[in-house]
Amino acid sequence: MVNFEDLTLKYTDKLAISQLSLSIKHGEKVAIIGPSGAGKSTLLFHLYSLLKDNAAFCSQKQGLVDGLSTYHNVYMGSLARHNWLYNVVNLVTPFSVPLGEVNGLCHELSLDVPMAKLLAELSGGQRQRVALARALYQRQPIFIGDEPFSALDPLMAEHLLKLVLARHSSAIMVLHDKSQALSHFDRIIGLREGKLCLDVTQDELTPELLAHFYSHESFPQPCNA
Ligand SMILES: Nc1ncnc2c1ncn2[C@@H]1O[C@H](COP(=O)(O)OP(=O)(O)OP(=O)(O)O)[C@@H](O)[C@H]1O
Repeated sequence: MVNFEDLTLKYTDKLAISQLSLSIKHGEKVAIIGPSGAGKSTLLFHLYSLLKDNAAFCSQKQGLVDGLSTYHNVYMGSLARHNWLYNVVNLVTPFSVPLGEVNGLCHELSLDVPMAKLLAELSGGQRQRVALARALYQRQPIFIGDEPFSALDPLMAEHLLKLVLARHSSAIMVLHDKSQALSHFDRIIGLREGKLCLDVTQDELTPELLAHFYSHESFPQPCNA
């Protein structure tokens, strides 16, 4: 699905990713973990840039439009499936089919707010579910998410993580919650200071290995750089 070697990414003179090699196959569910500033978002956005024709991206910044309704923000996920005239008319007077689909999707995400409600009036957790609904409404085979459940309570986060994984054949997610990474993903990748320091299957990742990864001691497995 995606394969690169010796990737280095910089912001002006700040090194974010250093000589990183990675291969991800179709069908894999990959969690990316690591301390703040390790380069997770930078790597994830690079992966999205390589996979964007078949991937839905749920970023931390969300890119929602405050002045539009909940319905229109979710509908944005389907803009590429329709011609411009359909999209413009739907902006003014929503068609019943997409309105029903978006309403149903929001209900599945426990986002029971009126479809006409402006984004500016929603809470942080509600906004995060709008961003998730928009990504799901793209109906892509690959889901790429940057801490997509961070504003939700643990039960809701678990429910939505299962839903997202069930609807995409492949997934790559940066996760703040390590227990989610351990229990729901086939493969766990760990970054530290822009380097790949951990790349294990779920079965291989023990609590000891995880604790070691987050400690400041030298890591038993050499970082790839
Ligand atoms: N737009 C930017 N301009 C300059 N430096 C940046 C920019 N974005 C990120 N960085 C730097 O690049 C490094 C990697 O950032 P990145 O956001 O990828 O880390 P992260 O692991 O996702 O962090 P977090 O968990 O806090 O979101 C950090 O040192 C960060 O300060």
